[in-house]
Amino acid sequence: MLDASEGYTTADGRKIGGPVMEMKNITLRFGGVKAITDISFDIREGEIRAIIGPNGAGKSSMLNVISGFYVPQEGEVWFRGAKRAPMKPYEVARQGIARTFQNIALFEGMSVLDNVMTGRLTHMTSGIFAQAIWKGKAEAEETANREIAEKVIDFLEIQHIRKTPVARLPYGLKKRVELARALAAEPKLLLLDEPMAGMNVEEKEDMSRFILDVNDEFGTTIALIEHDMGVVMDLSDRVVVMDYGKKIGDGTPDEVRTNQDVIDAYLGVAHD
Ligand SMILES: Nc1ncnc2c1ncn2[C@@H]1O[C@H](COP(=O)(O)OP(=O)(O)OP(=O)(O)O)[C@@H](O)[C@H]1O
Repeated sequence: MLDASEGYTTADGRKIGGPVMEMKNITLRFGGVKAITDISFDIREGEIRAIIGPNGAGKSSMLNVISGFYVPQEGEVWFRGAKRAPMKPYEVARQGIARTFQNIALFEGMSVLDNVMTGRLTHMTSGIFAQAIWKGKAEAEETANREIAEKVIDFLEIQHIRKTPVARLPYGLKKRVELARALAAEPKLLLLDEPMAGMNVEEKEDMSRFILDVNDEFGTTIALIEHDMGVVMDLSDRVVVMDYGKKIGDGTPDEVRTNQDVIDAYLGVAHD
């Protein structure tokens, strides 16, 4: 079993560092429903970490705990070595966590470039008053933010649609624009909510390549949730498997693929 406690080197030679995010004994309830039961795992610097599981396993709930949207009734969330107090989603974003959504959440009437620019909002320091009295600073900031947005647009190969309203784009490209917006925030941790959901085979291959490239080029730590086990196995360094709110597996893709509890869960075999 791979011991990630001291960091590790991946099969393809990438160095994985210390924990960026640590989930410690997380339990989350909705009234009488326990969506997550006593789950612990970490996400390490530079790694691609997947959380997988069948429908209703608790993956979205877990992603919402990581993103700070849900505060668990029990357990602790540690981010970059400090215990995280309950905070508003924008405060989480300021800490360097960006995410995409399963159901695309873009401004449909706005261009691709303007959507990607919204990813820079948490980096903008000059407020409306400062902009009114000190135009120079606001302009310099706008230029710097624009450069980063353009760089991300080039990287994800969406230059040709940068002026196109998002509403006119096919589904696969919208997903890529969402990824661009999240990346424009220059996150320390990028959360992807079922990034391949609803995609055709070609779109899935493109998205996989971009996720790998983002990790490789920018060293971005990535956590993603997905219920299609096949999709994430080639992408991920380590995988947490959830079923009925519990963690039933955690390890490299090879380790979880051969884990009997995981096989049973995906085949729908009941267990206690
Ligand atoms: N806001 C909520 N209120 C009440 N129950 C909820 C809420 N969100 C999730 N649940 C319940 O928590 C459990 C886990 O749901 P969750 O959506 O986290 O699973 P999932 O693995 O993401 O499923 P899927 O793959 O279908 O999206 C389910 O029993 C679900 O009905």
